[in-house]
Amino acid sequence: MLVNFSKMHGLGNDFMVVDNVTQNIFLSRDQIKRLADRNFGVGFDQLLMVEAPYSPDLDFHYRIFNADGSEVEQCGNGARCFARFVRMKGLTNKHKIAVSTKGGNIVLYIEKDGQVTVNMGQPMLEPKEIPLKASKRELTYILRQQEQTLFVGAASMGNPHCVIEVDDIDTAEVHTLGPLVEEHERFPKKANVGFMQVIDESHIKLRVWERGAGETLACGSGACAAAVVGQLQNKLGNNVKVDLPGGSLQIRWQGEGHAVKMTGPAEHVFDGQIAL
Ligand SMILES: N[C@@H](CCC[C@H](N)C(=O)O)C(=O)O
Repeated sequence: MLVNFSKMHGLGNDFMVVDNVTQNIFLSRDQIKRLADRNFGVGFDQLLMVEAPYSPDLDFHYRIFNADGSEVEQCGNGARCFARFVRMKGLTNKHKIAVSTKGGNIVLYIEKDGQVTVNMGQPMLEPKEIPLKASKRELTYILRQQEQTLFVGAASMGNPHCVIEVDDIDTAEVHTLGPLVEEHERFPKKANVGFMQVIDESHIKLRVWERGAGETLACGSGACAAAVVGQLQNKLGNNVKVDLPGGSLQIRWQGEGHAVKMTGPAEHVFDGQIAL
């Protein structure tokens, strides 16, 4: 089987993108893991599969797989790359693209300068929705992790996020605490773990240990979740610049009852074909 694909990235969070509208590709979990391998495969944080829409009010459906082969609900940087991809491949010439994912529907807007704005929908904040084991919704949850007590925020952007505020992003325990919190028993579907340093009410620094992928250079849904948690905790306003290791995103949220909007770049790296 030959698979045509594009390699793309959003701020260094990289993707193998497969057009499954004109191809008919099925990849097993093991095949995805092998393709994701940076030494033996194509190398990527996530695989995106572009599919035909499930209903007439949508333009496409897209499926997201982490580097470990698990299928997930949402991917913010992936959504921006998805928008660039479907236009680049001539699958649509629309500037406003409506897409369903496993985590819900989102709308993508191609801006005049080529950046992409994603309407990520409303964040989900109830423990059951995240999902997080807790008796009621809180601004800060207490997580016990071995000897440590962590004070964390949590939100779902379609996918589960835990947000930990730190004093200094450069010394944050991303690689030690990240995997432990990702697998914490209070997150039954695991979690993406964001480490957030608040610079001022319109500016944060963020590093994300992603569920199923490890630390990535950027996480779009993680940036949205951090902005939401920071705003709910009264540390941030409604328009926040998020600096990630791979670059910056702008996140806007008018508060509960409103959708989160994310704006940032999406880049094409190369096209390829691989035999499986
Ligand atoms: N990189 C993504 C998030 C990808 C999915 C995530 N690892 C999960 O398991 O939920 C983004 O830009 O949002």
